[in-house]
Amino acid sequence: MLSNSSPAYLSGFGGHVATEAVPGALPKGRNSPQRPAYGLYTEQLSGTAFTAPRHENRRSWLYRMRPTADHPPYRRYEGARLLAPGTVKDPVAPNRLRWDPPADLPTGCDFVDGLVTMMANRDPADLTGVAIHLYRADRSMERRVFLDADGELLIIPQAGAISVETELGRLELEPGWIGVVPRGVRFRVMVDERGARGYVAENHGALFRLPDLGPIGSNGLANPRDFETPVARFEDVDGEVECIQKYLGSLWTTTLDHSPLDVVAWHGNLAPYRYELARFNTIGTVSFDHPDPSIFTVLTSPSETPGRANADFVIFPPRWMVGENTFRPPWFHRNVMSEAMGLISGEYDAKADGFRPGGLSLHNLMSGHGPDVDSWLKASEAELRPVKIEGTMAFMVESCWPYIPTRFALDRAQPDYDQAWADFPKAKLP
Ligand SMILES: O=C(O)Cc1cc(O)ccc1O
Ligand SMILES: [Fe+2]
Repeated sequence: MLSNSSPAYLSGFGGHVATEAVPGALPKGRNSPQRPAYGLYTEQLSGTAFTAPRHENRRSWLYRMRPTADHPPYRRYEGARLLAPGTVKDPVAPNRLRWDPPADLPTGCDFVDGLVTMMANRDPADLTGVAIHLYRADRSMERRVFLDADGELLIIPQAGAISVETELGRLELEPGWIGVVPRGVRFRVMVDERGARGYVAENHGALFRLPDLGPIGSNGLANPRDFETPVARFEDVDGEVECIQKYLGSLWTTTLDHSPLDVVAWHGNLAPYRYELARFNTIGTVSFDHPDPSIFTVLTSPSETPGRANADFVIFPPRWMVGENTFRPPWFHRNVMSEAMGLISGEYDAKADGFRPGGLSLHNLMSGHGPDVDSWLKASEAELRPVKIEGTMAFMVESCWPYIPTRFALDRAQPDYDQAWADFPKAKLP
């Protein structure tokens, strides 16, 4: 039985939070008292190096029923065969790739065994890069938890509601929401009888943060108060609980004699959080031209090169298009950054056909892409009244590191994606 059942959240991004599920569990005035209340164990969980600059420093203090350190050795985990199998070793062709929602995602599995890695860049041990996974969860994780030592997990539901029960509290998510679970935090995913599907961006690099706003000013895009952090919530459960860990690109398992979701109180600024994408304050042109999609950045993970993201999480939400004498959809482009895209719902304005909810596309380093022929024709001939793009939500995880697909992904790529750009009429010179 869970100790309290009404979900509750605290508002704000990356703020310092103090929360206790049992009155008196949180020590006052110090982090590590000699004898914590009720015999709880004190644990610091860091998301940045101890010495990170203060404005970037993220850590929390956890007060739990048993220390995390109390666990038997990890052994190789043989399930989740499609999670982190490694990317293809052959040279990667500079081809654009697109996928329908795979019809053969694992069935009858929970969230962990239903994770399928589609592409990744960099070695997680380098503490940089990002991987894109799909999930299909047909059942809840019973007596199992998962943790990812390789990065924080940005969960993007596409179908079905999920409840992400973490050491630090519970995130309720459904399509249109995102949730982030910090590196190393144990959690399980509960689903209802309809199951759930979606995307996961695994960020091996610097923690996601809100982008700078520059001349936009002090408000706009994703506003900090719309991010929600769960309050402390714990369970007091004895008995076997399997703990599966992703660590340096492989999967490991151990069996605990208790539930590790036993954090009774915590404080700090490293915690899971959720955000409803409809809250995004979308900004765009009110004159002419199509702005760079960085205007739609929800969260960014910087690399060590200023302005060049390890991972930008960007959305394409419903919005008004009003640009005058403007080709309104995305232009043709070749990008030094690499673009993985997914579609939560509706249609994407650069692709009239073939990019379906639950699908994925990849436009890597320098690959020429942009509107397909039909979208180009439509937008070139459209009467330029104000038009609202409605009922859609696409996203992009843009990275400075080119993505390498997995074997599973390469074997399922649409065979004819290049046809999207095959039949453009030649320009006629005078
Ligand atoms: O390729 C894409 O569809 C993503 C994208 C959208 C946009 O509005 C501008 C550039 C860009 O890469
Ligand atoms: Fe693009």
